[in-house]
Amino acid sequence: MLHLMEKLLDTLNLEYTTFRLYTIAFILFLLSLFIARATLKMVKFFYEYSANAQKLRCFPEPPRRNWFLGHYGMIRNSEEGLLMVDNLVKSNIYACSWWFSMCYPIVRLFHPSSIKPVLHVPAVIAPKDELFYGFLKPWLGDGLLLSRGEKWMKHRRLLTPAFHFDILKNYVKIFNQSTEIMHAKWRRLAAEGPVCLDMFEHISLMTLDTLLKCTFSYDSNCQEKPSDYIAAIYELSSLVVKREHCLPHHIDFIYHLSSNGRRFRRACKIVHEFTAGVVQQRKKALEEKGTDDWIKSKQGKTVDFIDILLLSKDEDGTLWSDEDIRAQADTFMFAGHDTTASGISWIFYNLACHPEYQEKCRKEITELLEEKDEKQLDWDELSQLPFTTMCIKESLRLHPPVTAVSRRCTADIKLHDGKVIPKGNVCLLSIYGTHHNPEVWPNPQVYDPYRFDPENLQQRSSHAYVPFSAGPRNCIGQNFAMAELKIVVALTLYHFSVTLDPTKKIRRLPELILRAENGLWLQVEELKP
Ligand code: HEM
Repeated sequence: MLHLMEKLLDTLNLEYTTFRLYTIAFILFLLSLFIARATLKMVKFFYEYSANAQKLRCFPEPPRRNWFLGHYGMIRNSEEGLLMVDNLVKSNIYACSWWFSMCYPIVRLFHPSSIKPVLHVPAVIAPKDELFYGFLKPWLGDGLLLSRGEKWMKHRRLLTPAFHFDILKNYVKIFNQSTEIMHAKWRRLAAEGPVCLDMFEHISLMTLDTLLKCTFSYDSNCQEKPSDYIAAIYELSSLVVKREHCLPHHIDFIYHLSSNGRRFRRACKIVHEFTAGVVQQRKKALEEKGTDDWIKSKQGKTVDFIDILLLSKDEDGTLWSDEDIRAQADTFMFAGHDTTASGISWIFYNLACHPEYQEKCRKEITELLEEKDEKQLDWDELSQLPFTTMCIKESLRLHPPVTAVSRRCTADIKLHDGKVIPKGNVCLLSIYGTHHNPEVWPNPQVYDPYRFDPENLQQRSSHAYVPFSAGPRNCIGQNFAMAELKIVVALTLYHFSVTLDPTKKIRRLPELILRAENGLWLQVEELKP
Protein backbone atom coordinates (compact mmCIF):
# COMPACT_ATOMS: atom_id res chain seq x y z
CA MET A 1 0.00 0.00 0.00
CA LEU A 2 2.76 2.38 1.06
CA HIS A 3 4.70 1.37 -2.04
CA LEU A 4 1.75 2.13 -4.24
CA MET A 5 1.29 5.55 -2.67
CA GLU A 6 4.97 6.43 -3.13
CA LYS A 7 4.63 5.47 -6.81
CA LEU A 8 1.55 7.66 -7.17
CA LEU A 9 3.29 10.63 -5.50
CA ASP A 10 6.28 10.17 -7.82
CA THR A 11 4.05 10.09 -10.88
CA LEU A 12 2.24 13.24 -9.78
CA ASN A 13 5.52 14.77 -8.72
CA LEU A 14 4.13 15.66 -5.28
CA GLU A 15 5.64 15.91 -1.78
CA TYR A 16 3.91 13.75 0.88
CA THR A 17 2.81 16.85 2.91
CA THR A 18 1.42 18.54 -0.22
CA PHE A 19 -0.52 15.36 -0.96
CA ARG A 20 -1.99 15.39 2.55
CA LEU A 21 -3.00 19.02 2.11
CA TYR A 22 -4.71 18.22 -1.22
CA THR A 23 -6.53 15.30 0.36
CA ILE A 24 -7.76 17.39 3.28
CA ALA A 25 -8.85 20.17 0.91
CA PHE A 26 -10.74 17.63 -1.22
CA ILE A 27 -12.51 16.16 1.83
CA LEU A 28 -13.41 19.66 3.02
CA PHE A 29 -14.77 20.45 -0.43
CA LEU A 30 -16.96 17.32 -0.39
CA LEU A 31 -18.11 18.11 3.13
CA SER A 32 -19.05 21.69 2.23
CA LEU A 33 -20.99 20.40 -0.78
CA PHE A 34 -22.86 18.02 1.51
CA ILE A 35 -23.56 20.76 4.06
CA ALA A 36 -24.69 23.16 1.32
CA ARG A 37 -27.07 20.50 -0.04
CA ALA A 38 -28.39 19.75 3.42
CA THR A 39 -28.90 23.44 4.16
CA LEU A 40 -30.71 23.97 0.88
CA LYS A 41 -32.99 21.02 1.60
CA MET A 42 -33.72 22.31 5.09
CA VAL A 43 -34.50 25.80 3.81
CA LYS A 44 -36.74 24.31 1.15
CA PHE A 45 -38.50 22.20 3.75
CA PHE A 46 -39.25 25.15 6.04
CA TYR A 47 -40.23 27.29 3.06
CA GLU A 48 -42.66 24.66 1.84
CA TYR A 49 -44.22 24.26 5.26
CA SER A 50 -44.52 27.84 6.29
CA ALA A 51 -45.04 30.00 3.22
CA ASN A 52 -46.08 27.45 0.68
CA ALA A 53 -48.00 24.78 2.56
CA GLN A 54 -50.82 24.98 0.05
CA LYS A 55 -48.66 23.57 -2.74
CA LEU A 56 -47.85 20.48 -0.71
CA ARG A 57 -51.38 19.30 -1.29
CA CYS A 58 -50.58 18.76 -4.92
CA PHE A 59 -48.07 15.96 -4.55
CA PRO A 60 -49.47 13.17 -6.69
CA GLU A 61 -48.20 9.90 -5.26
CA PRO A 62 -49.14 8.36 -1.95
CA PRO A 63 -46.44 7.97 0.69
CA ARG A 64 -44.39 4.82 0.84
CA ARG A 65 -45.06 2.21 3.44
CA ASN A 66 -43.86 3.25 6.85
CA TRP A 67 -42.91 6.74 5.82
CA PHE A 68 -44.76 9.53 7.39
CA LEU A 69 -47.49 11.71 6.03
CA GLY A 70 -46.54 15.03 7.51
CA HIS A 71 -43.77 16.41 9.58
CA TYR A 72 -44.62 18.90 12.25
CA GLY A 73 -43.40 16.43 14.88
CA MET A 74 -40.08 18.16 15.31
CA ILE A 75 -41.64 21.12 17.04
CA ARG A 76 -44.97 19.59 17.88
CA ASN A 77 -44.35 19.64 21.62
CA SER A 78 -44.51 23.40 22.03
CA GLU A 79 -46.73 26.44 21.63
CA GLU A 80 -45.00 27.02 18.27
CA GLY A 81 -45.83 23.45 17.24
CA LEU A 82 -49.51 24.13 17.82
CA LEU A 83 -49.35 27.38 15.85
CA MET A 84 -47.77 25.43 13.01
CA VAL A 85 -50.61 22.90 13.17
CA ASP A 86 -52.98 25.85 12.81
CA ASN A 87 -51.18 26.75 9.59
CA LEU A 88 -51.27 23.18 8.31
CA VAL A 89 -54.95 22.95 9.04
CA LYS A 90 -55.63 26.13 7.10
CA SER A 91 -54.05 24.24 4.21
CA ASN A 92 -56.18 21.18 4.93
CA ILE A 93 -53.22 19.09 6.03
CA TYR A 94 -53.87 17.54 9.34
CA ALA A 95 -52.60 14.05 9.40
CA CYS A 96 -49.11 12.82 9.95
CA SER A 97 -47.12 10.22 11.77
CA TRP A 98 -44.84 11.41 14.47
CA TRP A 99 -41.69 9.39 15.03
CA PHE A 100 -39.97 9.64 11.69
CA SER A 101 -41.02 13.24 11.53
CA MET A 102 -38.36 14.04 14.09
CA CYS A 103 -35.63 13.01 11.70
CA TYR A 104 -37.46 14.33 8.67
CA PRO A 105 -34.76 16.67 7.31
CA ILE A 106 -32.18 13.85 7.41
CA VAL A 107 -34.49 11.29 5.82
CA ARG A 108 -35.54 13.70 3.15
CA LEU A 109 -31.90 14.17 2.06
CA PHE A 110 -31.71 10.54 1.09
CA HIS A 111 -35.28 9.92 0.02
CA PRO A 112 -36.45 13.19 -1.46
CA SER A 113 -39.56 11.69 -2.98
CA SER A 114 -40.58 9.44 -0.13
CA ILE A 115 -42.53 11.83 2.00
CA LYS A 116 -45.86 13.22 1.06
CA PRO A 117 -48.52 15.03 3.04
CA VAL A 118 -52.06 13.72 2.92
CA LEU A 119 -55.41 15.38 3.44
CA HIS A 120 -58.31 14.46 5.70
CA VAL A 121 -57.22 11.04 6.90
CA PRO A 122 -60.27 9.29 8.29
CA ALA A 123 -60.06 7.50 11.63
CA VAL A 124 -59.55 3.82 10.99
CA ILE A 125 -60.08 0.76 13.13
CA ALA A 126 -56.51 -0.22 13.44
CA PRO A 127 -53.88 -1.23 15.90
CA LYS A 128 -52.13 1.76 17.29
CA ASP A 129 -48.69 2.95 16.36
CA GLU A 130 -46.33 0.50 18.10
CA LEU A 131 -43.51 2.95 18.60
CA PHE A 132 -44.93 5.56 20.91
CA TYR A 133 -47.56 3.38 22.54
CA GLY A 134 -44.71 0.91 23.09
CA PHE A 135 -43.15 3.27 25.65
CA LEU A 136 -46.24 2.81 27.80
CA LYS A 137 -46.29 -0.96 27.48
CA PRO A 138 -44.06 -1.86 30.47
CA TRP A 139 -46.39 0.23 32.63
CA LEU A 140 -49.85 -0.46 31.19
CA GLY A 141 -49.29 -3.96 29.79
CA ASP A 142 -52.13 -5.29 27.69
CA GLY A 143 -54.72 -2.89 29.11
CA LEU A 144 -57.46 -1.57 26.85
CA LEU A 145 -55.41 1.33 25.51
CA LEU A 146 -52.58 -0.83 24.19
CA SER A 147 -54.07 -4.25 23.45
CA ARG A 148 -55.09 -5.26 19.95
CA GLY A 149 -57.13 -7.62 17.82
CA GLU A 150 -59.18 -10.36 19.46
CA LYS A 151 -57.90 -9.57 22.92
CA TRP A 152 -58.86 -5.89 22.66
CA MET A 153 -62.29 -6.77 21.25
CA LYS A 154 -63.04 -9.22 24.03
CA HIS A 155 -61.85 -6.86 26.76
CA ARG A 156 -63.70 -3.86 25.34
CA ARG A 157 -66.90 -5.93 25.31
CA LEU A 158 -66.35 -7.06 28.89
CA LEU A 159 -65.47 -3.58 30.11
CA THR A 160 -68.27 -1.65 28.42
CA PRO A 161 -70.83 -2.46 31.18
CA ALA A 162 -68.40 -1.01 33.75
CA PHE A 163 -69.04 2.40 32.17
CA HIS A 164 -72.81 2.05 31.97
CA PHE A 165 -74.81 4.96 33.47
CA ASP A 166 -76.13 2.70 36.25
CA ILE A 167 -72.57 2.10 37.42
CA LEU A 168 -71.36 5.66 36.83
CA LYS A 169 -74.20 7.06 38.95
CA ASN A 170 -72.51 5.56 42.00
CA TYR A 171 -69.35 7.57 41.43
CA VAL A 172 -71.11 10.94 41.60
CA LYS A 173 -70.77 10.94 45.40
CA ILE A 174 -67.02 10.40 45.07
CA PHE A 175 -66.70 13.25 42.51
CA ASN A 176 -68.48 15.58 44.96
CA GLN A 177 -66.33 14.47 47.90
CA SER A 178 -62.98 14.80 46.11
CA THR A 179 -63.94 18.28 44.91
CA GLU A 180 -64.87 19.28 48.46
CA ILE A 181 -61.47 18.10 49.73
CA MET A 182 -59.77 20.28 47.11
CA HIS A 183 -61.98 23.22 48.06
CA ALA A 184 -61.12 22.83 51.74
CA LYS A 185 -57.46 23.14 50.76
CA TRP A 186 -58.18 26.19 48.57
CA ARG A 187 -60.11 27.81 51.42
CA ARG A 188 -57.10 27.46 53.71
CA LEU A 189 -54.78 28.87 51.05
CA ALA A 190 -57.13 31.74 50.15
CA ALA A 191 -58.06 32.62 53.75
CA GLU A 192 -56.18 35.91 53.55
CA GLY A 193 -57.56 36.87 50.12
CA PRO A 194 -57.14 35.83 46.47
CA VAL A 195 -54.34 33.36 45.91
CA CYS A 196 -52.54 32.29 42.74
CA LEU A 197 -52.61 28.51 42.27
CA ASP A 198 -51.29 26.12 39.63
CA MET A 199 -54.49 24.47 38.42
CA PHE A 200 -52.70 21.37 37.09
CA GLU A 201 -51.05 20.68 40.43
CA HIS A 202 -54.24 20.86 42.47
CA ILE A 203 -56.64 19.35 39.99
CA SER A 204 -54.50 16.37 38.98
CA LEU A 205 -54.16 15.39 42.66
CA MET A 206 -57.92 15.62 42.93
CA THR A 207 -58.57 13.50 39.82
CA LEU A 208 -56.08 10.89 41.06
CA ASP A 209 -57.83 10.84 44.44
CA THR A 210 -61.15 10.28 42.65
CA LEU A 211 -59.80 7.52 40.41
CA LEU A 212 -58.15 5.67 43.29
CA LYS A 213 -61.54 5.62 45.01
CA CYS A 214 -63.48 4.59 41.89
CA THR A 215 -60.97 1.96 40.76
CA PHE A 216 -59.77 0.45 44.04
CA SER A 217 -62.06 1.93 46.74
CA TYR A 218 -58.78 3.20 48.18
CA ASP A 219 -58.72 6.41 50.17
CA SER A 220 -55.12 7.60 49.79
CA ASN A 221 -55.69 11.06 51.26
CA CYS A 222 -53.27 12.10 48.53
CA GLN A 223 -54.66 15.63 48.32
CA GLU A 224 -53.42 16.27 51.83
CA LYS A 225 -50.27 14.17 52.19
CA PRO A 226 -47.68 12.72 49.77
CA SER A 227 -48.19 9.16 48.54
CA ASP A 228 -45.55 6.85 47.01
CA TYR A 229 -48.07 5.46 44.55
CA ILE A 230 -49.11 8.91 43.32
CA ALA A 231 -45.47 10.03 43.10
CA ALA A 232 -44.75 6.93 40.98
CA ILE A 233 -47.65 7.71 38.60
CA TYR A 234 -46.37 11.28 38.16
CA GLU A 235 -42.85 10.03 37.57
CA LEU A 236 -43.99 7.48 34.96
CA SER A 237 -45.96 10.10 33.01
CA SER A 238 -43.04 12.51 32.95
CA LEU A 239 -40.50 9.79 32.04
CA VAL A 240 -42.59 8.66 29.05
CA VAL A 241 -42.53 12.24 27.70
CA LYS A 242 -38.78 12.54 28.31
CA ARG A 243 -38.23 9.28 26.45
CA GLU A 244 -40.23 10.51 23.47
CA HIS A 245 -37.98 13.55 23.23
CA CYS A 246 -34.69 11.65 23.43
CA LEU A 247 -34.11 9.66 20.24
CA PRO A 248 -31.41 7.27 21.60
CA HIS A 249 -33.84 6.33 24.37
CA HIS A 250 -36.27 5.03 21.75
CA ILE A 251 -34.02 1.97 21.63
CA ASP A 252 -35.03 -0.30 24.52
CA PHE A 253 -31.50 -1.53 25.16
CA ILE A 254 -30.07 1.98 25.61
CA TYR A 255 -33.07 3.14 27.62
CA HIS A 256 -32.83 0.24 30.06
CA LEU A 257 -29.19 1.12 30.78
CA SER A 258 -29.92 4.84 31.30
CA SER A 259 -30.74 6.40 34.68
CA ASN A 260 -34.21 7.37 33.40
CA GLY A 261 -34.77 3.76 32.33
CA ARG A 262 -33.89 2.59 35.84
CA ARG A 263 -36.20 5.19 37.39
CA PHE A 264 -38.96 4.04 35.02
CA ARG A 265 -38.52 0.42 36.12
CA ARG A 266 -38.54 1.39 39.80
CA ALA A 267 -41.74 3.46 39.41
CA CYS A 268 -43.40 0.64 37.41
CA LYS A 269 -42.60 -1.77 40.23
CA ILE A 270 -44.26 0.49 42.83
CA VAL A 271 -47.40 0.91 40.71
CA HIS A 272 -47.64 -2.77 39.78
CA GLU A 273 -47.12 -3.97 43.35
CA PHE A 274 -49.85 -1.65 44.58
CA THR A 275 -52.37 -2.81 41.98
CA ALA A 276 -51.46 -6.49 42.30
CA GLY A 277 -51.83 -6.20 46.10
CA VAL A 278 -55.38 -4.82 45.85
CA VAL A 279 -56.36 -7.47 43.27
CA GLN A 280 -54.98 -10.28 45.45
CA GLN A 281 -56.77 -9.07 48.58
CA ARG A 282 -60.05 -8.67 46.75
CA LYS A 283 -59.81 -12.09 45.11
CA LYS A 284 -59.11 -13.72 48.44
CA ALA A 285 -62.12 -12.03 50.04
CA LEU A 286 -64.31 -13.06 47.10
CA GLU A 287 -63.16 -16.69 47.33
CA GLU A 288 -63.75 -16.77 51.08
CA LYS A 289 -67.26 -15.27 50.94
CA GLY A 290 -68.49 -16.73 47.65
CA THR A 291 -70.03 -14.58 44.92
CA ASP A 292 -73.55 -14.19 46.41
CA ASP A 293 -72.43 -13.13 49.87
CA TRP A 294 -69.83 -10.89 48.30
CA ILE A 295 -72.47 -9.06 46.27
CA LYS A 296 -74.70 -8.77 49.35
CA SER A 297 -71.82 -7.37 51.39
CA LYS A 298 -71.39 -4.68 48.74
CA GLN A 299 -74.92 -3.33 49.14
CA GLY A 300 -74.88 0.31 50.14
CA LYS A 301 -71.21 0.59 49.18
CA THR A 302 -69.79 1.81 45.88
CA VAL A 303 -68.93 -1.03 43.52
CA ASP A 304 -65.51 -0.17 42.13
CA PHE A 305 -63.85 -1.14 38.84
CA ILE A 306 -61.92 -4.01 40.45
CA ASP A 307 -65.21 -5.50 41.77
CA ILE A 308 -66.76 -5.24 38.33
CA LEU A 309 -63.80 -6.93 36.67
CA LEU A 310 -63.71 -9.71 39.25
CA LEU A 311 -67.42 -10.39 38.83
CA SER A 312 -67.53 -10.20 35.02
CA LYS A 313 -67.20 -13.28 32.85
CA ASP A 314 -67.03 -13.90 29.14
CA GLU A 315 -69.68 -15.98 27.26
CA ASP A 316 -67.40 -18.99 27.63
CA GLY A 317 -67.28 -18.39 31.39
CA THR A 318 -63.62 -17.41 31.50
CA LEU A 319 -62.49 -15.08 34.21
CA TRP A 320 -59.91 -12.36 33.88
CA SER A 321 -56.36 -13.32 34.73
CA ASP A 322 -54.72 -11.36 37.58
CA GLU A 323 -52.36 -9.83 35.04
CA ASP A 324 -55.27 -8.64 32.86
CA ILE A 325 -57.06 -7.03 35.82
CA ARG A 326 -53.86 -5.29 36.84
CA ALA A 327 -53.32 -3.99 33.31
CA GLN A 328 -56.87 -2.64 33.06
CA ALA A 329 -56.71 -0.93 36.45
CA ASP A 330 -53.33 0.67 35.64
CA THR A 331 -54.75 1.79 32.28
CA PHE A 332 -57.74 3.50 33.91
CA MET A 333 -55.43 5.30 36.32
CA PHE A 334 -53.25 6.48 33.45
CA ALA A 335 -55.96 7.29 30.90
CA GLY A 336 -58.34 8.85 33.40
CA HIS A 337 -56.37 11.21 35.63
CA ASP A 338 -54.23 13.55 33.50
CA THR A 339 -56.80 13.86 30.73
CA THR A 340 -59.54 14.93 33.11
CA ALA A 341 -57.16 17.24 35.01
CA SER A 342 -56.13 18.90 31.76
CA GLY A 343 -59.78 19.28 30.68
CA ILE A 344 -60.81 20.91 33.99
CA SER A 345 -57.75 23.17 34.20
CA TRP A 346 -58.31 24.58 30.70
CA ILE A 347 -62.04 25.08 31.39
CA PHE A 348 -61.12 27.29 34.36
CA TYR A 349 -58.58 29.10 32.20
CA ASN A 350 -61.16 29.82 29.47
CA LEU A 351 -63.72 30.95 32.02
CA ALA A 352 -61.11 33.18 33.66
CA CYS A 353 -60.49 34.75 30.23
CA HIS A 354 -64.24 35.27 29.81
CA PRO A 355 -65.75 36.47 33.11
CA GLU A 356 -69.12 37.04 31.39
CA TYR A 357 -69.44 33.29 30.63
CA GLN A 358 -68.16 32.42 34.10
CA GLU A 359 -70.90 34.56 35.63
CA LYS A 360 -73.56 33.00 33.41
CA CYS A 361 -72.47 29.50 34.48
CA ARG A 362 -72.47 30.57 38.14
CA LYS A 363 -76.02 31.87 37.81
CA GLU A 364 -77.17 28.57 36.31
CA ILE A 365 -75.42 26.56 39.04
CA THR A 366 -76.68 28.78 41.86
CA GLU A 367 -80.28 28.36 40.66
CA LEU A 368 -79.79 24.60 40.84
CA LEU A 369 -78.05 24.45 44.23
CA GLU A 370 -79.86 27.28 45.99
CA GLU A 371 -82.73 25.16 47.22
CA LYS A 372 -80.56 22.29 48.42
CA ASP A 373 -79.26 21.91 51.98
CA GLU A 374 -76.30 19.84 50.87
CA LYS A 375 -74.46 21.72 48.15
CA GLN A 376 -73.75 18.59 46.13
CA LEU A 377 -74.87 17.51 42.66
CA ASP A 378 -76.80 14.33 41.88
CA TRP A 379 -76.56 12.36 38.66
CA ASP A 380 -79.96 13.56 37.40
CA GLU A 381 -78.99 17.19 37.92
CA LEU A 382 -76.05 16.96 35.54
CA SER A 383 -78.42 17.37 32.60
CA GLN A 384 -79.77 20.59 34.10
CA LEU A 385 -76.64 22.61 33.40
CA PRO A 386 -76.99 23.36 29.68
CA PHE A 387 -74.87 26.52 29.52
CA THR A 388 -72.11 25.11 31.75
CA THR A 389 -72.05 22.02 29.50
CA MET A 390 -71.67 24.26 26.43
CA CYS A 391 -68.72 26.02 28.10
CA ILE A 392 -67.12 22.67 28.95
CA LYS A 393 -67.54 21.37 25.39
CA GLU A 394 -66.12 24.54 23.86
CA SER A 395 -63.10 24.31 26.14
CA LEU A 396 -62.52 20.68 25.09
CA ARG A 397 -62.60 21.94 21.49
CA LEU A 398 -60.20 24.83 21.98
CA HIS A 399 -57.92 22.97 24.37
CA PRO A 400 -58.41 19.24 23.74
CA PRO A 401 -56.64 17.30 26.53
CA VAL A 402 -55.49 14.65 24.03
CA THR A 403 -54.17 16.64 21.08
CA ALA A 404 -53.60 13.69 18.73
CA VAL A 405 -53.93 9.93 18.38
CA SER A 406 -52.05 7.66 16.03
CA ARG A 407 -53.10 4.58 14.11
CA ARG A 408 -51.42 2.07 11.84
CA CYS A 409 -53.65 1.45 8.80
CA THR A 410 -54.60 -2.20 8.49
CA ALA A 411 -55.95 -1.68 4.98
CA ASP A 412 -55.44 0.81 2.15
CA ILE A 413 -57.41 3.95 2.99
CA LYS A 414 -58.96 5.74 0.04
CA LEU A 415 -59.35 9.47 0.59
CA HIS A 416 -62.14 11.62 -0.80
CA ASP A 417 -59.86 13.02 -3.49
CA GLY A 418 -58.78 9.58 -4.70
CA LYS A 419 -55.42 9.51 -2.94
CA VAL A 420 -54.65 6.34 -1.05
CA ILE A 421 -52.80 5.85 2.20
CA PRO A 422 -51.27 2.42 1.79
CA LYS A 423 -51.81 -0.30 4.34
CA GLY A 424 -49.11 -0.25 7.00
CA ASN A 425 -48.71 3.52 7.24
CA VAL A 426 -48.76 5.08 10.66
CA CYS A 427 -51.04 8.11 10.72
CA LEU A 428 -51.13 10.75 13.37
CA LEU A 429 -54.62 12.22 13.61
CA SER A 430 -54.53 15.68 15.05
CA ILE A 431 -57.55 16.25 17.28
CA TYR A 432 -56.25 19.74 17.91
CA GLY A 433 -56.02 20.32 14.14
CA THR A 434 -59.52 18.97 13.53
CA HIS A 435 -60.89 21.32 16.22
CA HIS A 436 -59.13 24.30 14.63
CA ASN A 437 -60.26 23.79 11.06
CA PRO A 438 -61.58 27.22 10.00
CA GLU A 439 -63.84 25.65 7.39
CA VAL A 440 -65.81 24.00 10.18
CA TRP A 441 -65.10 26.32 13.10
CA PRO A 442 -65.05 29.98 11.98
CA ASN A 443 -62.48 31.97 14.01
CA PRO A 444 -61.23 28.75 15.57
CA GLN A 445 -59.04 30.53 18.17
CA VAL A 446 -62.03 32.28 19.74
CA TYR A 447 -63.68 30.73 22.81
CA ASP A 448 -67.37 30.77 21.98
CA PRO A 449 -69.62 28.35 23.94
CA TYR A 450 -72.56 29.17 21.63
CA ARG A 451 -70.98 26.94 18.99
CA PHE A 452 -72.49 24.15 21.09
CA ASP A 453 -75.94 25.66 21.27
CA PRO A 454 -78.19 22.74 20.20
CA GLU A 455 -79.38 24.88 17.28
CA ASN A 456 -75.88 25.01 15.78
CA LEU A 457 -75.10 21.32 16.20
CA GLN A 458 -76.90 19.96 13.15
CA GLN A 459 -74.74 21.84 10.69
CA ARG A 460 -71.54 20.02 11.62
CA SER A 461 -70.20 16.59 10.81
CA SER A 462 -70.08 14.23 13.80
CA HIS A 463 -66.34 13.93 13.21
CA ALA A 464 -65.67 17.67 13.43
CA TYR A 465 -65.53 17.43 17.22
CA VAL A 466 -63.61 14.48 18.63
CA PRO A 467 -62.07 15.25 22.05
CA PHE A 468 -62.67 11.62 23.00
CA SER A 469 -61.60 10.28 19.58
CA ALA A 470 -64.19 8.47 17.45
CA GLY A 471 -65.13 5.01 16.23
CA PRO A 472 -64.87 1.70 18.08
CA ARG A 473 -61.60 2.71 19.76
CA ASN A 474 -62.95 5.93 21.20
CA CYS A 475 -62.62 6.79 24.87
CA ILE A 476 -64.48 4.25 26.98
CA GLY A 477 -64.38 6.68 29.92
CA GLN A 478 -66.03 9.67 28.23
CA ASN A 479 -69.26 9.62 30.24
CA PHE A 480 -67.28 9.16 33.44
CA ALA A 481 -65.11 12.12 32.43
CA MET A 482 -68.01 14.39 31.44
CA ALA A 483 -69.81 13.72 34.73
CA GLU A 484 -66.64 14.49 36.69
CA LEU A 485 -65.96 17.64 34.67
CA LYS A 486 -69.47 18.97 35.25
CA ILE A 487 -69.39 18.34 38.99
CA VAL A 488 -65.95 19.83 39.56
CA VAL A 489 -66.68 22.90 37.41
CA ALA A 490 -70.13 23.49 38.89
CA LEU A 491 -69.10 23.16 42.54
CA THR A 492 -65.95 25.22 42.05
CA LEU A 493 -67.75 28.10 40.34
CA TYR A 494 -70.38 28.02 43.07
CA HIS A 495 -67.79 28.54 45.81
CA PHE A 496 -64.92 30.35 44.07
CA SER A 497 -64.14 32.83 41.34
CA VAL A 498 -61.21 32.25 38.99
CA THR A 499 -59.36 35.11 37.29
CA LEU A 500 -56.21 35.47 35.21
CA ASP A 501 -52.98 36.47 36.92
CA PRO A 502 -51.56 39.30 34.77
CA THR A 503 -48.00 38.42 35.85
CA LYS A 504 -48.22 34.89 34.44
CA LYS A 505 -48.10 34.25 30.69
CA ILE A 506 -49.84 31.03 29.70
CA ARG A 507 -48.17 29.03 26.92
CA ARG A 508 -49.64 25.72 25.84
CA LEU A 509 -47.48 22.60 26.05
CA PRO A 510 -48.76 19.56 24.17
CA GLU A 511 -47.18 16.51 25.79
CA LEU A 512 -48.99 13.24 26.51
CA ILE A 513 -51.84 15.62 27.29
CA LEU A 514 -52.21 19.36 26.73
CA ARG A 515 -50.41 21.08 29.60
CA ALA A 516 -49.16 24.62 30.15
CA GLU A 517 -45.47 25.51 30.26
CA ASN A 518 -44.50 26.19 33.90
CA GLY A 519 -48.04 25.45 35.06
CA LEU A 520 -51.45 27.01 34.60
CA TRP A 521 -51.65 29.69 37.25
CA LEU A 522 -54.97 31.34 38.09
CA GLN A 523 -56.12 33.63 40.89
CA VAL A 524 -58.66 31.90 43.09
CA GLU A 525 -60.94 33.78 45.47
CA GLU A 526 -63.57 32.36 47.77
CA LEU A 527 -67.05 33.77 47.21
CA LYS A 528 -68.72 34.62 50.50
CA PRO A 529 -72.47 33.94 50.64
C1 HEM B 1 -61.49 14.67 29.59
C2 HEM B 1 -61.10 13.44 29.81
C3 HEM B 1 -60.69 12.45 28.76
C4 HEM B 1 -60.32 12.64 27.46
C5 HEM B 1 -60.21 13.96 26.72
C6 HEM B 1 -60.03 11.34 26.91
C7 HEM B 1 -59.64 11.12 25.60
C8 HEM B 1 -59.35 9.88 25.07
C9 HEM B 1 -58.92 9.65 23.73
C10 HEM B 1 -58.69 10.73 22.69
C11 HEM B 1 -58.75 8.32 23.58
C12 HEM B 1 -58.22 7.60 22.34
C13 HEM B 1 -56.74 7.36 22.59
C14 HEM B 1 -56.03 6.63 21.49
O1 HEM B 1 -56.67 5.99 20.69
O2 HEM B 1 -54.80 6.68 21.48
C15 HEM B 1 -59.06 7.69 24.83
C16 HEM B 1 -59.00 6.34 25.06
C17 HEM B 1 -59.24 5.75 26.28
N1 HEM B 1 -59.67 6.38 27.42
FE1 HEM B 1 -60.05 8.37 27.61
N2 HEM B 1 -60.22 10.39 27.87
C18 HEM B 1 -60.64 11.01 29.02
C19 HEM B 1 -60.96 10.41 30.21
C20 HEM B 1 -60.92 9.06 30.46
C21 HEM B 1 -61.29 8.43 31.71
C22 HEM B 1 -61.84 9.17 32.92
C23 HEM B 1 -61.04 7.08 31.57
C24 HEM B 1 -61.25 5.96 32.55
C25 HEM B 1 -61.70 6.03 33.73
C26 HEM B 1 -60.53 6.87 30.23
C27 HEM B 1 -60.15 5.66 29.72
C28 HEM B 1 -59.76 5.45 28.41
C29 HEM B 1 -59.39 4.14 27.89
C30 HEM B 1 -59.36 2.83 28.68
C31 HEM B 1 -59.07 4.34 26.55
C32 HEM B 1 -58.68 3.27 25.53
C33 HEM B 1 -59.92 2.77 24.81
C34 HEM B 1 -59.65 1.71 23.74
O3 HEM B 1 -58.59 1.73 23.10
O4 HEM B 1 -60.54 0.86 23.56
N3 HEM B 1 -60.48 8.09 29.58
N4 HEM B 1 -59.44 8.67 25.73
